Amino acid sequence: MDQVLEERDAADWVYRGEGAANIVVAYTGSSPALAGKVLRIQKVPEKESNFIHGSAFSANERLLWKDHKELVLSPTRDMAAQLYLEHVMSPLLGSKHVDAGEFLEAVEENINGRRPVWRINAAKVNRDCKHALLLSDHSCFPRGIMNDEPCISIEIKPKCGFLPSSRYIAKRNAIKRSITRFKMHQALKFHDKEVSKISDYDPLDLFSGSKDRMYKALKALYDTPQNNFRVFMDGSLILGDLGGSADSTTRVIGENLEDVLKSIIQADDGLRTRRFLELIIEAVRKSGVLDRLLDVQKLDTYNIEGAIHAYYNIVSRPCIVCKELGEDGWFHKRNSLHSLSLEESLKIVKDFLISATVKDCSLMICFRPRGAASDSSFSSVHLESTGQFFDYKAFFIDLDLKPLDKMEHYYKLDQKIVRWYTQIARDECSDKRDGCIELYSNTN
Ligand SMILES: O=P(O)(O)O[C@@H]1[C@@H](OP(=O)(O)O)[C@H](OP(=O)(O)O)[C@H](O)[C@H](OP(=O)(O)O)[C@H]1OP(=O)(O)O
Ligand SMILES: Nc1ncnc2c1ncn2[C@@H]1O[C@H](COP(=O)(O)OP(=O)(O)OP(=O)(O)O)[C@@H](O)[C@H]1O
Ligand SMILES: [Zn+2]
Repeated sequence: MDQVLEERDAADWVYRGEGAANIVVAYTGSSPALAGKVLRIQKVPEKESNFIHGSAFSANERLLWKDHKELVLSPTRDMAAQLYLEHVMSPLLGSKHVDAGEFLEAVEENINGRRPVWRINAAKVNRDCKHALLLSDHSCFPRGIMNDEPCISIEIKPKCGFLPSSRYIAKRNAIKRSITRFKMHQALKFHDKEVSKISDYDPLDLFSGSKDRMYKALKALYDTPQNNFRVFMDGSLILGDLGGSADSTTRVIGENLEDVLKSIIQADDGLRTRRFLELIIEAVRKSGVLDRLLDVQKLDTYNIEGAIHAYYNIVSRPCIVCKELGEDGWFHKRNSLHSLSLEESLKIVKDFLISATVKDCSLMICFRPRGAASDSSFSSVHLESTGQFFDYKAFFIDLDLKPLDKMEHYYKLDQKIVRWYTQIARDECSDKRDGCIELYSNTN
């Protein structure tokens, strides 16, 4: 891009949000080129290991992503991240819903004392970071002439929307076939004090396509947002948690959502929140975004209990999983995974990692009442219960490339989650029958 951002421009960028790895700032200045944009900046320095032999990837990762030459040739990991958005995620999820953004490199660094704006004094930003991703602000619409309708947006981190059915799931872990990973993980997070309350959100409800079940899912997200649900009004957070922690039972709400919605939803007091949740359901169903997301999540057909063996084939190390488990009844099935060709193993692990990205991404949907001046380039949705029409746009965010060397972590975390859940389910069963039914049932 032509424009050089200088240190004094930092005042034009305001804090928008953050996760574990990135901080996001939104532009509030007067440059038309940057209006409606956010910068996504890394919080922590990239590991030295990210720069093996001048490439962002290790030799095994270069093998894994070899069909995407542009990725493999990236000199840095964050440049690869942008290319991953453009060349892998966008074709899978649809370019209409993936903003590949623009990769900014600090080429002007230290020239004439000018420094890039992402060196702003925001808390925890990596001050040595040389790159940032310039994206559209998906929490609001671009401001146009005669267009000052308020906009409201939501951010949902839906997590995994299906139950695994891989034959490689060990018998002792059979519970994974009937209880969602989200529900089991909640129990572990609660035990580890990562969350102070167990969420009733069930991803299977959200992905079900049934209006009633989707409403139930959204109501649970609204009641216990954690890091799975946020609401923004004209770009400012009004419900949910800002900033990287999974626990947000303390909601940051300046005003009551019901009141905030007065300028958006035409319904009586006490009904607006419900109507708003219905509006989200309409937009999700009409856009088909979650159906598409689910299809990509389902690329994980082997489950981590199968994919981990393919991983060891690729890295040419003895499989610690087979070694730990020894020769039980499952040995032959796993063994068949160790006789797969390198190509077959690469495909299994690549699909697993793509699926991991989309099990962890978030969906932002932004709405504004459709006025006479509405830009017809946006999709519209009808909220039958109030008779209103809304413009909306739906985008996936946080579609980060997951590193190959996370595979062992995935396996260990999976086993930890299921072991803990099986244990409490067993304890509950021996204590009281009701608890037993609740723990073994996926319907909250
Ligand atoms: O493993 P999970 O399901 O807990 O997902 C992690 C997320 O935890 P949560 O959604 O709170 O359960 C976790 O989210 P939080 O940091 O807890 O907000 C990250 O998104 C993490 O990805 P990465 O390491 O930043 O690439 C996520 O790791 P990945 O598994 O997606 O690599
Ligand atoms: N394009 C965007 N428009 C508006 N807000 C955004 C955009 N991208 C990110 N955000 C906000 O910034 C927050 C942090 O961004 P993001 O999820 O990409 O960070 P992260 O560190 O990668 O997260 P995680 O911990 O899940 O890995 C988001 O939760 C969202 O509220
Ligand atoms: Zn093995």
